[in-house]
Amino acid sequence: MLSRLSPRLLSSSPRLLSSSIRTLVNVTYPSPSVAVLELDRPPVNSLSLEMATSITSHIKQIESDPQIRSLILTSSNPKIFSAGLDITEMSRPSKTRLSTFWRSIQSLFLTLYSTRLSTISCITGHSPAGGCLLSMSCDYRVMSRNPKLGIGLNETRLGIAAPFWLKDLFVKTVGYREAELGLSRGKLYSPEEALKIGLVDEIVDGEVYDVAVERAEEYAEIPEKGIVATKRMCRGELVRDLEGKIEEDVGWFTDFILEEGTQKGIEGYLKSLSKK
Ligand SMILES: CCCCC/C=C\CCC/C=C/CC(=O)SCCNC(=O)CCNC(=O)[C@H](O)C(C)(C)COP(=O)(O)OP(=O)(O)OC[C@H]1O[C@@H](n2cnc3c(N)ncnc32)[C@H](O)[C@@H]1OP(=O)(O)O
Repeated sequence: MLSRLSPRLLSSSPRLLSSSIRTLVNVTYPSPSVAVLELDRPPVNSLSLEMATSITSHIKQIESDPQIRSLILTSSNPKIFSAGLDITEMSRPSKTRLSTFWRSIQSLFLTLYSTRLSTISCITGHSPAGGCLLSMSCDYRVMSRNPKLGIGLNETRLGIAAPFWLKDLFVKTVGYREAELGLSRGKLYSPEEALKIGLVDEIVDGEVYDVAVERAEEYAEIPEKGIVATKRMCRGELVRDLEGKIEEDVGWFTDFILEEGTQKGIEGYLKSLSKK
């Protein structure tokens, strides 16, 4: 039923849809060439299997409308863009669910990173780990100036390492040395710091959403052929690298997560989060 609805219909009745089918995202259209995909999985927009699958399928639906040229990715929660992977997916999971979960994350990354659409990440709140992955997969990042917010890859702080393709994406975004420093220290950057190293492109004092729409409209005026060829040139190598190693990467992830030591660490981390 969902797949038969056009993206425009989806936008005209997001409330109706979310009451009947839990889509976990809302899609709206602020102008004829721009779509907005709002993450809407309370409390923290963490990426479960269902959430990742829903984002991916909505991006594909939006992409299939030739009138749409730009996509804004944002959050319904003004304080949190996304808390990254849903850690409960990794706590005592079955091997089958865990590999399907990881495939959904790989597929979300590949879809968002290589879409023909120009993508703007509108970061109003915290964006750690997988949240930072979503933002870095976009073409342009606008963030609220709030100094209390953090964006970055904090995996080492959890006793884990980012997968090779997330590390490569970080290197491509901020450069080798800054990536090595940021990854090994598990650093979450304030908006000012993120701007300085190129992790975000712009920080905004007022309404960050309005600036995101402006940028999306600017991108929509650039000829699509040029944009698509440029994205392919800049991003093709990383896409091909991951596509060639999908199974190896699934194996790495599932082996690592299912180790008893990792499971104990995940349990402890979940407890510390819910005790706050
Ligand atoms: C831990 C080991 C993971 C193993 C992974 C191994 C290899 C994978 C390598 C691949 C890369 C992984 C990248 C990731 O994305 S891992 C996830 C990293 N994310 C985080 O560390 C963020 C954790 N969350 C926070 O720091 C904060 O929640 C916050 C986003 C800053 C928001 O703070 P606040 O507004 O104060 O909200 P609470 O902290 O009270 O949270 C509310 C509620 O939500 C639960 N929760 C928070 N984050 C997650 C999450 N990522 N997954 C699942 N659930 C989450 C939290 O437990 C609270 O639940 P209760 O209300 O039930 O207590």
